[in-house]
Amino acid sequence: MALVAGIDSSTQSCKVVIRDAGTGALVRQGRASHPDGTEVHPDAWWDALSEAISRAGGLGDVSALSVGGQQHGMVCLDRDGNVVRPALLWNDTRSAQAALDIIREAGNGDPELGAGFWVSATGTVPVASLTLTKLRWLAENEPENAARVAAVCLPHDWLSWRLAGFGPGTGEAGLAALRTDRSDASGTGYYSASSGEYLPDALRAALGHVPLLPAVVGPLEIAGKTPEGALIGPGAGDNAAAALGVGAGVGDVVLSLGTSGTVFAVSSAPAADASGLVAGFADATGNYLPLACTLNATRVFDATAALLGVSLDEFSALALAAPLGAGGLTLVPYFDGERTPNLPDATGSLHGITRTNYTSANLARAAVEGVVCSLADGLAALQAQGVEARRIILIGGGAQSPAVQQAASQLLELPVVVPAPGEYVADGAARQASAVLAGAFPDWSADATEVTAAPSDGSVLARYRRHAGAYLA
Ligand SMILES: Nc1ncnc2c1ncn2[C@@H]1O[C@H](COP(=O)(O)OP(=O)(O)O)[C@@H](O)[C@H]1O
Ligand SMILES: O=C(CO)[C@@H](O)[C@H](O)COP(=O)(O)O
Repeated sequence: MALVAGIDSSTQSCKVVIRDAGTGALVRQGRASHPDGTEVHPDAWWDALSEAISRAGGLGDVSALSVGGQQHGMVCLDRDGNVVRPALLWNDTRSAQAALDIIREAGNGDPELGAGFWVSATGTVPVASLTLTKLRWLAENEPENAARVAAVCLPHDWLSWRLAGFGPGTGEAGLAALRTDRSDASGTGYYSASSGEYLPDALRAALGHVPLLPAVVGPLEIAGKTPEGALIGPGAGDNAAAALGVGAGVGDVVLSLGTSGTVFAVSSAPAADASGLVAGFADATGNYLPLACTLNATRVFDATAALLGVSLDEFSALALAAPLGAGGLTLVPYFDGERTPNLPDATGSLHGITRTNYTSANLARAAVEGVVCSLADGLAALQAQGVEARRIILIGGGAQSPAVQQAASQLLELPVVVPAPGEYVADGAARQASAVLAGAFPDWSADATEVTAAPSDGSVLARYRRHAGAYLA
């Protein structure tokens, strides 16, 4: 029995699953936490990966592995392979002004023309999350660090590279061994999802020079080998890996609730949304992955549960005890600023408070509804791009909450399916590892339950849109 490993290095933690390469049966697994913050030294990911691997019983008997990772994080290496500074993560908003400047400059001062330029050049209008804007921030604010950058890669690229035995001190030959895949490259802002080429001019304008970039390997290509001889797959951005993990097909829209809220679908055509709501990413199979991403999902639940002094299970039970519409409370969940819509400096707000509706249950319910409604807008933006939505596949840590499951079914007004509890990003990476071993994607099945539909009421989403819309006005 050949074994494969799938790794998910996400914002909050690192998860490792070890599966039978043929049947997909779960053999063992492990996880370890990441530090908090929007700026993290990659060594912390390596430490967490090492701990998660050891908790999963090691990789000694594994024939192939792949890494899925949080997208966009800026990992800068000097010419010896040392990390130049802690990585700025996807949810770090300090490069918001750089994003605006990059758009305006491309349009000769006109932001609409600039957005059009970027959508046709890369598939995505730059926002603070993208690696390109972080590089510009670096050049403007830390020019000495910028000058030392010999190579730029993403979290999953860097971890695959370390697993292949490269790292500090491996020099320029080491840098030349960096690899990435199309899905993660498409989130950088300096790669065209449709042509499959990097944009050196964009990099030169942002960073001041063109650093070495990881070679982009195909969906079934080998990106390297561990010193013990296990094959390393191309890896993927975490959302593309999740699409693989749940086996998303035509008509499926995946809704993932982790630190980020994402809504995405596999599509045979690239997206081109000049409004910036939908990012035109690539997937991990050679297709595309139109995606909308918010900065505020399960941490809104964490913060509200902490405020109420309850566990996450109690928080969910409280939210279920309140009526649909939370007695008139509306929570706009922009606690950490927001990316979709692009409001990096926004803060959250609570509306409609009366003496009677101001209860713990309504507050918990309003938090759940606010997060789901913010993603309903992402779903609508995907549909406006021609994505067919027949059902929602709900995943991520937040999918475990029965209140979230119910609210998704009520507010999105589509059938909602919840796969059996699992790590679907890591599973997608394991599936990719199996594909690299066998030369084709395996046909692994996963159990899923459809959420029982509860009465819905369009006025809840309409009320949310009034309050959230006021931010844009
Ligand atoms: N029962 C639950 N109810 C609500 N949220 C939950 C529950 N269990 C886990 N979570 C949420 O899952 C989140 C972590 O999800 P995960 O998908 O691993 O995040 P990330 O991929 O961003 O690291 C935590 O913030 C936590 O709030
Ligand atoms: O920025 C995006 C997608 O564009 C995020 O989805 C990150 O990829 C982080 O994901 P999680 O760690 O929250 O799952």
